[in-house]
Amino acid sequence: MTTTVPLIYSFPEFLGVAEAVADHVISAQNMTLYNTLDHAQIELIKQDKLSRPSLLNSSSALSLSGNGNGNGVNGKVKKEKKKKVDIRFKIAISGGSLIKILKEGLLSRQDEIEWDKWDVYFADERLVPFESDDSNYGQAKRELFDNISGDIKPNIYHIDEALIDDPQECADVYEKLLIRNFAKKDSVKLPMFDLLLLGCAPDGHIASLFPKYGEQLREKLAWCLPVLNAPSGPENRITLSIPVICHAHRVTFVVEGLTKAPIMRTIMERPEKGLPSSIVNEGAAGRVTWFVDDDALNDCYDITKKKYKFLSINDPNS
Ligand SMILES: O=C(O)[C@H](O)[C@@H](O)[C@H](O)[C@H](O)COP(=O)(O)O
Repeated sequence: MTTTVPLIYSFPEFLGVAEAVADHVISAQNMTLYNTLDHAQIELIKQDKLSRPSLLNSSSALSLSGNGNGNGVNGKVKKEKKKKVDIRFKIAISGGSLIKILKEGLLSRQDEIEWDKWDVYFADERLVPFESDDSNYGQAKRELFDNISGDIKPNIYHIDEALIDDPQECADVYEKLLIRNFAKKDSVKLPMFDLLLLGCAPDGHIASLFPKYGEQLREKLAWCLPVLNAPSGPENRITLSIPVICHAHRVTFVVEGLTKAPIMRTIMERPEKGLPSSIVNEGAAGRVTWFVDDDALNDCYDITKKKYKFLSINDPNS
């Protein structure tokens, strides 16, 4: 494995991470829907006074860089045809502390979020009833989605709760849902999320891909995998596969806390160990961003950290 250096934004504390992640999410939303971050232009596009600049390919096949500035790839911008295209913001989230970060960061900026254009998927799910504290969907619903103000809600695509006792069937059904939504009439090899948000556990698992489950990490075809006997947390799970994760326009890791310091050092300084996130750093090179607090970077010496530059609003800290 060669050494690919991902973009790492560091923050002194949790709140800084939450504000920056929210800005990153809103920027990804605006780039996906409007192909610009310019608020004045976005307003004009919404009022039909300006065409949305679109890339030459369809929205599901765009290959934007993580921090595009709205001018399209290689300047190839053309005017969109008169007919309105229903562009959706396709985001996948995982569980854990990420949900709290999103709650903290997004709920205070709802006037900039077009929930009705969001399709929300789950990067992984623990196979427990939705009412359990361990359910990723359940937690996201209670903490985030139930707290959206107003009646406009995102489309949320969660697992079929009736299948939690059958991980294979549950994964197959979720994969079919992805195929239906992403492939439609076309045959696509992989779904392409506009943004995939992942955490990383102290044991190195991302989504529900665990470091010692080599066969799953080498999976090439399946979009969604069942996970049995997971070494931490609920035993049975489903997860998106590495090829699906690496195919997203933007893959963003959000990690905080001192307990993550040792694993962060291995990820950043020992990529040859082949941890799941190192595979993603390599496989999605150029599209991977890390938002990490200083505690989690405590043991890393050989990395370049950047200060996050707010794209959608003015920096709240300046
Ligand atoms: O269901 C899961 O286990 C999660 O989706 C998982 O991949 C999570 O992102 C990490 O465990 C980090 O969780 P924390 O941020 O809470 O440590």
